[in-house]
Amino acid sequence: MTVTTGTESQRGQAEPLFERHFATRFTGDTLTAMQRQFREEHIVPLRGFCPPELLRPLQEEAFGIMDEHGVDRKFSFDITDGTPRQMTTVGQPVIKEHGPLIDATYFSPAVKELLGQVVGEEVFTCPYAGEHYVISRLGKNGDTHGWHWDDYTYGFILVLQAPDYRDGGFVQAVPHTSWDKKNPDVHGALLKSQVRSYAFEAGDAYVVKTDTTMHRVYPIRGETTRTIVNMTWANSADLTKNITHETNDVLFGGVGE
Ligand SMILES: O=C(O)CCC(=O)C(=O)O
Ligand SMILES: [Fe+2]
Repeated sequence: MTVTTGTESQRGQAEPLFERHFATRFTGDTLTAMQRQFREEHIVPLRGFCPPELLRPLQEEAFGIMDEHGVDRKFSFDITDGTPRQMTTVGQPVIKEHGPLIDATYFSPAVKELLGQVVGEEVFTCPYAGEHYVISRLGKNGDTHGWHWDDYTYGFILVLQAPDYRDGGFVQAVPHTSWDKKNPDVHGALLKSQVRSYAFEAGDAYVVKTDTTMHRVYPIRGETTRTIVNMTWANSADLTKNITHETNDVLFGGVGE
């Protein structure tokens, strides 16, 4: 099947493609193994997440938005113990306006169902719209999304472009660590727990328990580019908490003006 261009038809075509793809790819022993890995490591790759027919259209949409609207960022955040963020980003309001396929992915019942199965509890779209989805690109030598935690329980990251691991850009995660926003301790977390590394290809995704898993993207080197869409998911406990989102607001612009 080819995916025709045009906002509404693309949006409508995504859901049956997700349903059919997940029904063949993420069932039985594969799903059981993913559930076990998530329980043990608090992060799990969803290899080949993207239905093949949707990969190109999603890449074109995200790269187009990034080329037009991306903002270069370079910070080190005190709230995450001074770790570096050097990347180009696009926030939620721009994607809401220009990214129907990304929006359709976030609001897909099939994706919600799959994520709930993988993590073992129902997941909910984020109550704060600014964290529904953001696009990040590492495109310059040394670009990195340094060690941090996130505000809500789950992150779902769709990888649309990834370097060979030899050029960096792979993900590292340290489970069973916590973020004290008043006294963040990245080195303490590294000493306390175990770092695991995960390399991805375009079309893969991963789920990570972002509130208690410190994670980062290893710096890229040379001429290469890595582009992802990060989508935030809440669990039922998050919905009752008063969660703040300082780093999202600075890195991605929050919900805009
Ligand atoms: O780029 C990635 O794989 C992770 C992104 C991330 O951790 C974030 O945006 O909070
Ligand atoms: Fe994160």
